[in-house]
Amino acid sequence: MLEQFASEIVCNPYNRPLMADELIPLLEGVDGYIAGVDDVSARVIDKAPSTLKVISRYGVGYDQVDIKACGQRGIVVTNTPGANAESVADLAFGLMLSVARQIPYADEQTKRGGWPRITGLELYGKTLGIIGLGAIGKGVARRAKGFSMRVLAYDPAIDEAFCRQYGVEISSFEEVLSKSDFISLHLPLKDETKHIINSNTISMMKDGAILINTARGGLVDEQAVYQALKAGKLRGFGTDVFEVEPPGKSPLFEFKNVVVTPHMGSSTVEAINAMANLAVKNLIDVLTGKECPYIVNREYLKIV
Ligand SMILES: NC(=O)C1=CN([C@@H]2O[C@H](COP(=O)(O)OP(=O)(O)OC[C@H]3O[C@@H](n4cnc5c(N)ncnc54)[C@H](O)[C@@H]3O)[C@@H](O)[C@H]2O)C=CC1
Ligand SMILES: O=C(O)CCC(=O)C(=O)O
Repeated sequence: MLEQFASEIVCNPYNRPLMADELIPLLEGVDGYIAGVDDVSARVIDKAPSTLKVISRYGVGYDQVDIKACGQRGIVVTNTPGANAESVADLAFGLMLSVARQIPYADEQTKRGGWPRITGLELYGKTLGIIGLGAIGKGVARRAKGFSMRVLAYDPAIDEAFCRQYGVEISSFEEVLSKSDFISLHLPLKDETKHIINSNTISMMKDGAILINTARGGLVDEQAVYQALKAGKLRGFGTDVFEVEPPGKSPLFEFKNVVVTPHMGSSTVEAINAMANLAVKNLIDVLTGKECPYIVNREYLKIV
């Protein structure tokens, strides 16, 4: 679809998210840009060419795009809601099971010739607290019901019909923290949600809770999690995302009850196709003046 539409396609030559100084020259003369988890800060937008009309996020989260600066320049920003939800929900569950049963540690030890006795935890009958019951949070809730878990959820815009249908208990943020054995984060990173998991909110959790983060690294104060793991307050931490990506040699890696993945929640054949198709469609729709339902910066656009 893109090949038929575009006269020229410029590709990311780095095979990883772009930093501002790498992105700026690539945008020269470009009309539309399909953005990964690149650094699309105000500095990039300030230097963006006047030809640039649309930034089409290949993905859901757009915390790394300065949508206000884009709007002020008349650049439309779109995303691909729901396209990777089932894949991320799968990974959140994978991390939950991996931490509860120490699967990566067991795998590593067994392959080295060891035969350790590892005592884990069942998910069966445990309470899962979901913070952010959107597309991914709902996928996690549905899976949890299949594992016979009690599910609590906090979301300021909670979908009551979904909760009724799947037996999810609508809860306050504090209730989710204090009653859950597992807590899984599925909310966007914004100024108000940065470090929503910190030493104070961790202190409100059950002793031995397991924290899972497949949303954004900035939601979690990693130092506070480190201290909580060291003190045994948290039993484990499973994360796909980091405050700084890639994280380098994080102190968190010293714990065998910490399971990490390289921001790969949406890295499945299915999600990649769905995100790519929708990102291309959004880009073409905006450039051809068609209605696009997935614009995320309407409030900042001068002309709506
Ligand atoms: N690891 C990965 O590869 C991926 C990570 N993500 C991250 O996961 C996040 C969630 O994705 P989706 O479920 O698809 O988005 P969504 O937009 O469908 O759901 C987000 C939910 O969070 C709720 N929310 C907003 N502020 C909140 C707060 N302060 N407390 C609790 N809930 C709050 C919203 O009302 C909404 O229901 C994205 O923002 C993105 O950062 C998304 C896809 C892939
Ligand atoms: O955009 C990506 O490549 C990763 C997916 C993601 O984090 C998102 O959809 O928010």
